[in-house]
Amino acid sequence: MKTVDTLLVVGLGLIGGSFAAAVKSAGACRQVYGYDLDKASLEEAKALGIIDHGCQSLAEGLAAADVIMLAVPMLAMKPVLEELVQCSLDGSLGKKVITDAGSSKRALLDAALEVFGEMPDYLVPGHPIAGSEKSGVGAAKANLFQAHDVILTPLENTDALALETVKMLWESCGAVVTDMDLYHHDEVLAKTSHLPHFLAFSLVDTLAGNPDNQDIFRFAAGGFRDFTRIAGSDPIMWHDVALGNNQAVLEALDEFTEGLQVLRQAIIEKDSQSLLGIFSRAQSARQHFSSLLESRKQRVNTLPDASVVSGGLSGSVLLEDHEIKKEVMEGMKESTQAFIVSPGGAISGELRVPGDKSISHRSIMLGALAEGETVIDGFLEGEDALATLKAFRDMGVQIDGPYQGKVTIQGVGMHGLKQPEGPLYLGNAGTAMRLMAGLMAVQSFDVTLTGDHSLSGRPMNRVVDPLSQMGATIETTEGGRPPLKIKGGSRLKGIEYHLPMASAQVQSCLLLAGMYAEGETVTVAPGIVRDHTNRMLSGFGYPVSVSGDNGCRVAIKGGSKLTAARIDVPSDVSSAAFFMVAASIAEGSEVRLSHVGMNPTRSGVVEILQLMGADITLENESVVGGEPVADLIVRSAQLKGIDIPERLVPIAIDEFPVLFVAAACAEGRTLLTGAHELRVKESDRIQAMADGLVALGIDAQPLPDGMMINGSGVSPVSSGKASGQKPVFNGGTIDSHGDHRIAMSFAVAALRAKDDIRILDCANVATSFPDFAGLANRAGMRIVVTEGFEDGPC
Ligand SMILES: O=C(O)C1=C[C@@H](OP(=O)(O)O)[C@@H](O)[C@H](O)C1
Ligand SMILES: C=C(OP(=O)(O)O)C(=O)O
Repeated sequence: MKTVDTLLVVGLGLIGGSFAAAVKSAGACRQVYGYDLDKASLEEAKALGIIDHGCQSLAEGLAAADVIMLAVPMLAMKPVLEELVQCSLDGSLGKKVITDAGSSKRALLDAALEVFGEMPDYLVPGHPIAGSEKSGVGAAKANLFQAHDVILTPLENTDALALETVKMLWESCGAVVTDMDLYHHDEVLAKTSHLPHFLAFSLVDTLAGNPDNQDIFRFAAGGFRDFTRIAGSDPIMWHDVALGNNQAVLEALDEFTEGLQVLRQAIIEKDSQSLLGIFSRAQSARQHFSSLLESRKQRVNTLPDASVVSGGLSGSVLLEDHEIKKEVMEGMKESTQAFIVSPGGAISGELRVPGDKSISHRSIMLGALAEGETVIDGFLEGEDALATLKAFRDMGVQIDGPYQGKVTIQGVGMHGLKQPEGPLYLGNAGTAMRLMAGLMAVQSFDVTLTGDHSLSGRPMNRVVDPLSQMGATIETTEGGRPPLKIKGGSRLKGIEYHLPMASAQVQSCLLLAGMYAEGETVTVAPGIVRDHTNRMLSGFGYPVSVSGDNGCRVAIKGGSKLTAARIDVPSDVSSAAFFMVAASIAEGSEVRLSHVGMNPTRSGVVEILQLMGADITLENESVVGGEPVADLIVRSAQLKGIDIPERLVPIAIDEFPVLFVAAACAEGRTLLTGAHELRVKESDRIQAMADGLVALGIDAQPLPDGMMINGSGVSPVSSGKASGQKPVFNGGTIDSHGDHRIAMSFAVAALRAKDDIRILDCANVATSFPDFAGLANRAGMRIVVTEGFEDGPC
């Protein structure tokens, strides 16, 4: 890599000024020179200490610089390049590295072609995806690019050393650098950045010209403010973007106008179905992609300020700083949402928690492949289930909703899925990825399955290995992690597979693939696993044979078909578990949890809590759509520690985080073993819970496959009246590691805490339990949800 002595920043606006400030504060070059036609900006940059020296001419800067950053408006690129050529008649330009920060890479390429006849190999096109509606060097910030993406669009002839140098400079600013094809960059940015800016400008301009404009702006609600904030951005910059990236921008505007016309027509025709279709599809897509949007927010908020991380000017310090930032970035969390939970309280009322996640995933998959129309009620409108829904929409299935839990699917039959245009993004959902691996391995087309930071770290060999034995071709990254690149057109053969772990996801994956395989696919699990797949397959008329101890051997023959069905999704017992524990540990509590799924392969949590002395009774027991349901009445009780029977582990696997909270409130020791699977969930749930419990003053010891907790909760309890229960947890701050169940478990712990519990990284609660905080507060808890950050234009 070229070491940088002098950096010249041409154009000292927000971006140029921030780049100069960031590189200078990181010590990534010896000195920073600045040049701007506007002398006032030059003076201000010097006065603010953003640059070391202000150049009076471009020639002066060029003579000193090793690297030149062009941070000028797009249409100024060509005249600046021309002037640079004129100033370096001796050919010295070719020994420099030039880069830029413009929003259209095509515009830079065109300018370079006009000036040089080709893109010089020392010119590295770049674009930071960061900004603010504020402009000018006065708004420059050394941390503007921290944890933001920077896209470099090198061409084939781009010099490798020049590229490395530019990359190093951006990384020294704390940015995450990605390479992209130059044309693709312009298409993507036209849609994600340019179009929203033009819509905001146009909306504000149109409304400002309205005779009622004063009232419009005076009474503007939050929606107007959020939507139009970016209309405060720099007009010259956006003028140049509109002209510089005109082709891609026009395409994006046309696509949007078409969508707007459809909406307009639906309003004219009072077509409620179309309107609800547009709004609910948009709502679920927005929720589905929220983790991607969140991940950028979080990167910005979790990183130290550039000035804090920065060091001196020597090479070794530089390298250290660089490494520190890289480490911080790699440890990035996914969200900025936090819960601040006040201590104490009691739980009461009648609560209906959202629909079962496992059943919701499966209802979309089987409904999509069935013949006829499947109607689902009680569908979980959480991000995980929405990821599955979106994936099948992307494969051409018409799915209406969800609207108040109702989803209608026009099934395409066993062979009716179409190849999606890009990778299928499954967010945080392990179930979606593992089950869909089975279904995708038998399609005629290639598919790539991707996920968020947490899902990308989860083991997939457990499904890839047996699918490969059946004849599938699936590529993973190292260690069998996602993305999964699944080759289409494979003919699979049934096998008999003995699962190494009691996993319903693995069993279900193979059963789904088995519907298409030649002969019989037999799965044998080493313990009881949830059986929703077999139940639902039978409900859709697909024969499955269940035998063996506790129904552990499930077999399926390929070649039958699915027939559409009605599905009533019960409330998720895994979500109800938070309120079972909450009502048990909070003195004076009594709650009715209605219509909860009581499938015996899921209800281990009830049995474990009852063994611990919980007061839980079942009422209104029935079977709905093949799944047992009941209302659960839970009252406070003094819990006692137990050794959790290993046979209950797989049927309560998702409930252990909150069961650990119950154990901390119990009298005596609770021991869990045989639960190694907890280490490979959305987080390492053994470590995450042990760390959190210890931070709150609990004697908790993580074991390789479980946990030992010495409970300290001794207090006389009586339902219906509160009488000074003893706190068990200290207050404190907990990292949920972006794991929904860890976050909700520590919120429950606050009921028996001395002080506030602040839980970080909580946005993923929406994967399984949208509006958990709202429901918990209505029941008697006190959770304040805080969000951290406002993004700017780029
Ligand atoms: O099949 C399913 O719907 C699930 C199975 C379980 O995972 P494993 O199969 O990995 O045990 C569970 O933890 C997950 O939340 C949902
Ligand atoms: C483990 C879980 O889900 P998944 O594997 O689908 O991500 C869970 O919801 O606790």
